[in-house]
Formats: sequence, C-alpha cells, structure tokens
Amino acid sequence: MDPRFSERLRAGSEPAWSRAVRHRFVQELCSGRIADADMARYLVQDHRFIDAFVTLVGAAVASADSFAARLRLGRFLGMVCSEENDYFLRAFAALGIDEATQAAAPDAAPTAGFKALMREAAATRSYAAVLAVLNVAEGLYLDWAGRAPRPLPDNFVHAEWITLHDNPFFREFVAFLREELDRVGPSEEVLARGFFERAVALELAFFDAVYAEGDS
Ligand SMILES: Cc1ncc(C[n+]2csc(CCO)c2C)c(N)n1
Repeated sequence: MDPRFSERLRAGSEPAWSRAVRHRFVQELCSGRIADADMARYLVQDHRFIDAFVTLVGAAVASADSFAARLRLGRFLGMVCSEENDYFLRAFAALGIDEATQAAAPDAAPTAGFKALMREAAATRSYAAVLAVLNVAEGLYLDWAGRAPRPLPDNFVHAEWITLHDNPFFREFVAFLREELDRVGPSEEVLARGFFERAVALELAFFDAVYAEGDS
C-alpha cells in the first residue's frame, strides 16, 4: 500500500531529515550539555524565525478550505503568540541576553532563507504549499523532541524547549497538519514537494549555523 502523502514527502527528504533530527544541537540540548553561548545563538535566531512563522500560520488561517481547520490553526496561532513567546523572554533573561544584544546579531543565512521561504509559501495563497512548510517546521521538531531521553535536563531553558515540542496539544496539532497535507497535497504534488524539501534543507542548515565559525 502507498504510504500516506506526508510520509512520502518526509521519506523523499532523506537523508537531510534524519541528519536534522539527530543533529549535534539536538543531542547537546537533550543532554543539557549545550554551551550557553550556543543556546543563546540559537534562540536569538529562532525568535526571528517565530516572527515570520506567525505570518505563515496567518496565511494558513486565510487559505484553509474549512471553518474547522481555521479554528484549529487559529488556536495554535494564539499559543505561539503567548506561551511560546513567553518562553523566549524568560530564556533570554536567564541567559543574560538583553534587547541590544539581540538586535545587534544579524540574521544568519538559514534564518534569512527561512523568512524568505515562509513569505514565498504565504504568497502562493496555496493551502498545500503553506501546509508543506508547516509540516516540516512542526513535524521535524516533534520527531526530535519525542525521542528526547528522560529525565529531561534540569535547566528550564533546555527542558521547556523540549516539552514545547513534545506535549499532547502539539502532538495532536502535528497529526492534524499531516492529515490536512495528506488530503490537499496530492493535487499539488510538485508545489508541495518543492516547499517541503527546501524547508528540510533549511532546518538542517539552521542547526548547523549554531556551530558555524564566524557566523552570529
Ligand atoms: C528553525 C525552527 N524550525 C521549527 C521550529 C518549530 N516551531 C516553530 S514555531 C512552533 C510552534 C509551537 O512551538 C514550532 C514547533 C522552530 N522553533 N525553529
């Protein structure tokens, strides 16, 4: 039997998907051994990612083909704009990163690439294209967070970044995103596959950039 559409896209994105899920950043985060400077560099870039991501979820709300999907995406959007942003503020305070330090860091190349990809997907006005990028941004994070060994690290900066991406609400949301992509993706296969593969490559590059010399 053919695997579901979302799984065919995921399998087609290998080996990049698995390299991202097993990345050094993920290993060091989940063991609590990541250097503060590396975690700080990641979070400053990721906070910029979330800004563009909110635009993308807004595009999903606008392009969804049912009221039920719009409600679900809208509830998720509320969570990202409240609890998740609150984590960043507490983590920045704990790591001693003030607003000036955040503002001084330029976008790393993968951050700029992601912003452009999310804007491009939103501009297609295609629910399938938006879902392809969302499935990567959410599904890949659930995949690594769901494998994190227990107990979680003591430091809340590490532990909460894992539980934000591995909790019942998030699992259900990722399952919903996959069902939606399975339903609307096949009729726009080339478009969906293109966005999916570019997003996986950027996730891997985003993790690599944490350790890139001379990059901020
Ligand atoms: C580069 C990058 N890719 C994906 C995510 C995952 N992510 C972004 S917003 C969001 C919603 C709820 O947590 C999730 C899972 C990330 N943080 N950074």
